[in-house]
Amino acid sequence: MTDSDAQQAALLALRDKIDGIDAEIGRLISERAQCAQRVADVKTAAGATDAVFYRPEREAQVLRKAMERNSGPLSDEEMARLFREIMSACLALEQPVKVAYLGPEGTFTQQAALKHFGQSAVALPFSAIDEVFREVEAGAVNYGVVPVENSTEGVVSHTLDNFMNSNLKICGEVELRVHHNLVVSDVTNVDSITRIYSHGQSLAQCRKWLDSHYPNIERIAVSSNAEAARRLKGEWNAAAIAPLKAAELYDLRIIAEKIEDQPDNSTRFLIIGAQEVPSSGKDKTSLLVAMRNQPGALHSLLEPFHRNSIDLTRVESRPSRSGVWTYVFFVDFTGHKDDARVSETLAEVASQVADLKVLGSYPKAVL
Ligand SMILES: O=C(O)C(=O)C[C@]1(C(=O)O)C=C[C@@H](O)C=C1
Repeated sequence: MTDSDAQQAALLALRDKIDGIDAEIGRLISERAQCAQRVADVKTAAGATDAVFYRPEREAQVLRKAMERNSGPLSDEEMARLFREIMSACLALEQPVKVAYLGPEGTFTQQAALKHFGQSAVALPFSAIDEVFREVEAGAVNYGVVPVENSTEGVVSHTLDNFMNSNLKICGEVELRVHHNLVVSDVTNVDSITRIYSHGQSLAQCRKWLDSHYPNIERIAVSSNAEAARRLKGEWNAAAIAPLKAAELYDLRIIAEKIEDQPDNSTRFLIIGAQEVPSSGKDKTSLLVAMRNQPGALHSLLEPFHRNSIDLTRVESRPSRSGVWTYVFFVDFTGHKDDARVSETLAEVASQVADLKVLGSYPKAVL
């Protein structure tokens, strides 16, 4: 036998083994999908019309277990990502989940929506954060995905402000590493760029890079970075800062990669819906609190959390928009509102402040 014959035989044997494993995986996936169908039957038993198919707490547990069980060679994230897709397909068998996101196509928010719900979700773009809220409120879609904070640029105030007039709940969160690219179209003359389009947040996240590479070029803020990419078509003297997906979608050429000033630049998104989510075991809670305008008010809001060892992950103040709300605070902390310690703390805080609304308890981002 020559070397190449030996190599051929080894390959054949391994591929044979892979075929056998694939057949087994396929059979198991089908068996799992049948279980999901039976779950749907149970949820709709006795003609229930208000069945909730998507269960964020259960999904988080399934993904966490996939990571805990994993012993390599695939990374925990990679393993969870595979299970994410299997579960997404199973949920689509029960009921295809419809998700509104801040569009247009190609935005980071679309990436966040697919990262959270998987590729089998029906994701629909809307051009403003208010519209995403309205679609979910109207019941035209099951859930919405909106950006809420960026590690470099801070809070997306428009999202927070929408919660002041909405009864929607936060059902989940997604974190996404955000990489920016400088892109041009096929007709751009790279030496004659006179303006760069992007979303204001993206321009801000690349401020230092732009200052050193394109110091005297006009920066034009547009409604999203996918919109910036879309505008390039036919413009010979413009470039855009855009995500990879938008560059692919609009057939653009990347002339500089990963131009964000902070290498760990990431954005957090919220899943909004009408549903209250039971505890997954590792949860976060978000509150909207209206304060009384009196000395020590902020201290009396925060002190009970400290005393009960509840970990505050974010405190954000926003101007109120009515006479009743003098100023409001958005508070995030670790724990679920039904945990005994949390619910006692919330009762105590509620008695001190003008108003307290639980925006939602939801699983901590897994992926
Ligand atoms: O456990 C359920 O309630 C299911 O519907 C099954 C399943 C799954 O495939 O594991 C599917 C969708 C839900 O969002 C959560 C889990």
